[in-house]
Amino acid sequence: MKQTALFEIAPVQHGQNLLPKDGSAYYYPEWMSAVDSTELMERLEKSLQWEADHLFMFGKYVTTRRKVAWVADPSCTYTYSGVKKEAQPWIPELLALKTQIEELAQSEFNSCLLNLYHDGKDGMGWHSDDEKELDANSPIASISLGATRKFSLRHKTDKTTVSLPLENGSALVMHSPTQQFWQHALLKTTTIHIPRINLTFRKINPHHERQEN
Ligand SMILES: O=C(O)CCC(=O)C(=O)O
Ligand SMILES: [Fe+2]
Repeated sequence: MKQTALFEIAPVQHGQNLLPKDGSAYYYPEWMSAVDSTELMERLEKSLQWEADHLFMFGKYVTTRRKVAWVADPSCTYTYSGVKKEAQPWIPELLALKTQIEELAQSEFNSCLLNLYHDGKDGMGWHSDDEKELDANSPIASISLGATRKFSLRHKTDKTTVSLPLENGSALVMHSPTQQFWQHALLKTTTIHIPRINLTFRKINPHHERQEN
C-alpha cells in the first residue's frame, strides 16, 4: 500500500464487459480489499449526513426507507426525481477514493451519490442515470460496500437483462451510451439482513441552467 493512499486498490484491473451492445459496463471484483471496504463503510456511515430520499412517483412524493447522502463540488446542483439536492462537502476518504476511481474509469468526477440499504427490504427500482444535469458522455462509476446484492441491467427496447451480484469492495463502471439504452435496478430480497452502501461517482455539468416548471 502506497503511503499516500488511504485504501488499498488491486494493482491489476481485469474488467469484464457485461453488456452485449449499446454501451458497456465493466465489473471489477475485489477492487478494494475486504478490510478496507469494511472500514470505509463504517466511516461513511458515521461521517456523512444520511437522509431519506423523496421521490416523485405516480403523481406524489414517496419517502424511501433507503437513505442517501450526496457529496459534490460546491458548483454542482442536482435534481433527482424532481427534488433538488443539497450537496455535502467532500471528506478525505471520499476524495481519496475519487482519485482512485478516476484512474480506473479514465474520467474525472465532481460528485458522488451514496445509497445506504439497511437490508434486503431496501432497493432501487428500474431507472437510468440520465438526469439532465449529468454529463451524458461521462461514465458512472459505482463502488459497493457491505452486503452482496443482485444488480440488473435491462435494455430499454428489447428487454435483454443482465444480472450480477455486486460484491463487497467491487467497482462497476458504466460507460456512455449505456444510460441512453439501458435501465438498471437493485431488486429487493427477503434473504439479506445486513447493510450495504453503494457509491456512484458522477460528473455534473456545473453551469447547467435548470429549467424550472
Ligand atoms: O445500489 C446500486 O448498486 C445502484 C445505485 C444506483 O443505481 C444509483 O444510485 O443511481
Ligand atoms: Fe442508478
